[in-house]
Amino acid sequence: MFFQAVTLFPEMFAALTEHGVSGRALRQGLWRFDTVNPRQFADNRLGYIDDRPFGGGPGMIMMAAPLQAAIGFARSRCQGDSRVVYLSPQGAPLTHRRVAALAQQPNLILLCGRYEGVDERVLQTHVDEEISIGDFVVSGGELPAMMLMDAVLRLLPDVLGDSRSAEQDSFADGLLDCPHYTRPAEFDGMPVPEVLMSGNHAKIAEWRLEQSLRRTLSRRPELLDGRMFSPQEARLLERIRKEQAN
Ligand SMILES: NC(=O)c1ccc(NCc2ccccc2)nc1
Repeated sequence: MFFQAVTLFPEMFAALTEHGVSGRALRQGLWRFDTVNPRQFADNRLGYIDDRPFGGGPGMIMMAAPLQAAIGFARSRCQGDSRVVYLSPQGAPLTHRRVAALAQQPNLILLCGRYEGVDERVLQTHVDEEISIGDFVVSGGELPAMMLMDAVLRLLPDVLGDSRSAEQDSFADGLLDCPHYTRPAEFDGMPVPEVLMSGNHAKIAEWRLEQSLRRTLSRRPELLDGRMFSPQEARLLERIRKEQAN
C-alpha cells in the first residue's frame, strides 16, 4: 500500500509514520508514505494556494490549479491504479466495509482540504471519492486522513502481527466489542466476571459474543438492521430480548 497525502502540513503525518503500530509497519516496509505540498505548485512567487470565494462569504477556498498539479504529481509516482480520496464533511460516511475496500487498493492519494474547502472543479475532475469520518468539522483534512490511514493499515496483512488480529476489532463482525479485563483479578472491590477465569474457551467465546450483542442492541441497535445472524447469535439474541421484555 502506497499512501500519499496532498497537504499543506506534511509534518502532521509524523503522528502515524513515527509512532505505534503504523510507524513500525512503515519501517518494516509493509507500507509506503509520501506527501505532496500544493504550495510547491503555486504558479506565483508568493505561493498563493487559496483565494476568496466567488459569491462572497467567510474564509478562503483552496484554488484548483495547485491542487490539480499536486494530484497529478502524486498519481505520476504510483505504479498501477491510484484512487484519490477527498476527506470532507460532505463525504460518504466511512464504515468498516469501506475501510476494507480501500485496503485492497495499491495506491491511495488523500486530498486534505484546509480553510473552507476546495474549488469544486477539482472534486469533479480529479477526486474519485469523497469520504467523511463523522458529522463534524475539524480545521483540516489531515486528522481525518490519518484516521482513515490507520484504519486501513490495521487491516493489511502482518501490520498488527499475530498478537492482535483485525477481525477481532469492533465492527469487523458488525458488532460492538465486548468488555475487556486484565490484572488484578479484583480492582477497587470489583471482580472480573467468573467465566473469564474459567479457562473454558467455548464458554468464554460465548460470553464475549453475548456481551457484544447486548452492547450493540443497547447502544447501536441500527447496526443489527439487515445483519445476518449465526444460529448461536440468534439464540443469544433471543435470550437477551426475552430478558429485556420481562
Ligand atoms: N468529517 C470529516 O471527515 C472532515 C473532513 C475534513 C474536515 N476539515 C477540512 C475541510 C473542511 C471543510 C470542507 C472540506 C474540508 N473536517 C471534517
